[in-house]
Amino acid sequence: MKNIHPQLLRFAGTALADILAGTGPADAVLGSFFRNNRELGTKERAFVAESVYGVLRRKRLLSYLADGDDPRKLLVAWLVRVQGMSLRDLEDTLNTQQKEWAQEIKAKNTDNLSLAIQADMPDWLWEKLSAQYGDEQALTIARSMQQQAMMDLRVNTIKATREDVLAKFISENTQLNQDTIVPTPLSPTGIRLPQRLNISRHILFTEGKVEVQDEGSQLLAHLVAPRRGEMIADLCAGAGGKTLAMGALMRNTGRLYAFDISEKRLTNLGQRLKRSGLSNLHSQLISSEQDAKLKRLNGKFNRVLVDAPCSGLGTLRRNPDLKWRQTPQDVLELKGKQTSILARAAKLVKAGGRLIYATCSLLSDENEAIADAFLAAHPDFKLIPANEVLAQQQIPVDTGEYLKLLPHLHQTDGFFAAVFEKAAASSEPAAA
Ligand SMILES: C[S@@+](CC[C@H](N)C(=O)[O-])C[C@H]1O[C@@H](n2cnc3c(N)ncnc32)[C@H](O)[C@@H]1O
Repeated sequence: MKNIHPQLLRFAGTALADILAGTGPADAVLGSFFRNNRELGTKERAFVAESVYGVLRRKRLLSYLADGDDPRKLLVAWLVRVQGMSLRDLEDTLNTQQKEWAQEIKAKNTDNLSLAIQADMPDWLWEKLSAQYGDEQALTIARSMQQQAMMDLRVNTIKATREDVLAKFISENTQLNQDTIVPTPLSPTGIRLPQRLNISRHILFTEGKVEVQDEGSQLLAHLVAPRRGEMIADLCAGAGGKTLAMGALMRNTGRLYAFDISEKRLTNLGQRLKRSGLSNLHSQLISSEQDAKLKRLNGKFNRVLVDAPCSGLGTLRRNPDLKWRQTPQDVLELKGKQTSILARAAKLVKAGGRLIYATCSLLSDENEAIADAFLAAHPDFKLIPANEVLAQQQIPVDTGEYLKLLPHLHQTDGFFAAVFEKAAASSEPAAA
């Protein structure tokens, strides 16, 4: 990183100020900032995004170094202490005041920082993680979450093979080191690219041959393991990342229901669906998990996925702002929702069918605690070990009975999932 124009740093400062005002998720605020500043070119946008996200990843440390949350000072601290730029590198970038800041920041001692600052997390979150994992592992997890994620794609096997897609990317991206465009090691349909590419206009994307999807998210579809001809429900389908992956596994047979309370997300799913070539999907807006529309579907599904609304703290590599936006109160409220959605989903499952609970959270409050409480309250369900379900599909990941993915171990976002099976001789009344 060099020759940063002062004006560019001002743009980054304004974008960061907008995000720190906390009016919405960082990606949405940044998107609207770019729409309002159309004069910015591709490289300039890339700098603004990189620097702003860089600060969000390390904001606790940077606030300490900068003695507060002044966005411009945080950016200077990021350039000097995270990017390792010298005052000489920044000679033409910084004004007199900023140069003084840079000097102070450079001189500031960072020995003996608290573990929460090293983890770059708010105290409440650090305390939860260190209680769960112990200081050492919690710090490793926190640090892995400070890194940028690579870009994973899922090949839509309805339309293409992984080999063909891989070959096309390798032949096109001659500027990238070709050894770094690889099949994902765990998901049988994934491809990993070393850096984010804008593929929204790429022919493989517009023709529906690939979707952007983290490898961990792809694995959740395999954990559901929908089979051809089955009735499958995705109760929190959102924009359909996992729905579409399941549809491809079903080879376009059976019936796949996608429910969500967000009209916007389902609209997004509709657009992705058009590209996907799937015709077995039925999406439906619901008001909540108690929506009367779900009633007639009780006891009808072979598999029900609850990809529950959660804190999203497993996705900090992509959404570092979440660590500053979420609160213990939010987690408490989410627990209530997760419990309620899972209990309602259980009624949709056929005797002998399966219910899969998943989150992209790191917190046991939203993960094991919800799964354990579900089992205790639903004696007609038993736990099916996630490692066995994946082993049956030759997927080489074994984290025990629950699936627990972590970036430093699996190079995926953080995910949790549990598979429950409903007793075959259920007391469920026969569907009317
Ligand atoms: C983790 S996101 C789903 C992501 C999606 N499955 C994917 O793979 O892209 C959780 C979703 O739950 C939805 N949601 C929240 N409360 C809900 C409820 N009571 N019933 C159904 N969906 C709900 C949210 O709108 C959100 O889209």
